[in-house]
Amino acid sequence: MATGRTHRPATRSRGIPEATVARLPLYLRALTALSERSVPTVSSEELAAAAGVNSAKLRKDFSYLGSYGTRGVGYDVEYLVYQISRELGLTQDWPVVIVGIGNLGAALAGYGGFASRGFRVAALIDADPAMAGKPVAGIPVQHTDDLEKIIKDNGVSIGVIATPAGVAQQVCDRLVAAGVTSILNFAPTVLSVPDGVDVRKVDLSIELQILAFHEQRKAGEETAAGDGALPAATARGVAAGDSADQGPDGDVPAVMPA
Ligand SMILES: NC(=O)c1ccc[n+]([C@@H]2O[C@H](COP(=O)([O-])OP(=O)(O)OC[C@H]3O[C@@H](n4cnc5c(N)ncnc54)[C@H](O)[C@@H]3O)[C@@H](O)[C@H]2O)c1
Repeated sequence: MATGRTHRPATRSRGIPEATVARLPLYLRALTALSERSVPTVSSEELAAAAGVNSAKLRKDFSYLGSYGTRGVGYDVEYLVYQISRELGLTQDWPVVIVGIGNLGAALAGYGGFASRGFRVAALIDADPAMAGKPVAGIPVQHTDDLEKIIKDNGVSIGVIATPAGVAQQVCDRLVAAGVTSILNFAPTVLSVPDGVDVRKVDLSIELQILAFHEQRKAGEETAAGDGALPAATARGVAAGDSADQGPDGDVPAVMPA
């Protein structure tokens, strides 16, 4: 599964590679679960398994944060949560707008996981005048006519696009012109943005297509095994060794470059 950011070099200015940045949220999710269970320390192997990442890669990633753990003790869970949150910019509150409040936009608006990770849904915006003023997940939908004012008044730098693909570029252009510099795009289209604007694209159908590929491969291996070409267990072992269920690295989130 591909991952990445647009309009940014592969290594960030502070020397943390983009691939490491893409794994930090996975570590944070695993660490947060440990923290909620009041687990004080964790070994690199345990954390790597919980995050679905190779432990050598995890140690390398943490070395970029200046975090090496203590031999025989492991990593301090609370401190790592703080360190990674700080690195990801999550120690501050990020107001986010969602544009396009249909099936997907409404589901995103109601997702509690944003707030708990430092993202506050500041406004919901839709072009349908019939929706204006109607509450979705407790937030009144506002009309696109007011998009620029909403962005400015709320100091929004992150926009989520959940509109039909045909209008996504136009929505993106308006968001960027209004001051948004990071966009999470759910519409199945490639967005053009100026330098300095980051776009991440989420496409669940691509994830399903990748799984379909692996399903097809497994079915082919079983057929071959049935023909006596390769034992089924060996065939499955090859697929598992490739981390086939989680993409090429087995440890990157379900997001695509724009
Ligand atoms: N990335 C994914 O995995 C994924 C999953 C599901 C849907 N999608 C995509 O998300 C988008 C939304 O899907 P949906 O099922 O919620 O559609 P939907 O038709 O239910 O909702 C679209 C909403 O966008 C609004 N809209 C239309 N033009 C607009 C504009 N110019 N400005 C603001 N709002 C506008 C509509 O009024 C409507 O409320 C589609 O592009 C769909 O393909 C992506």
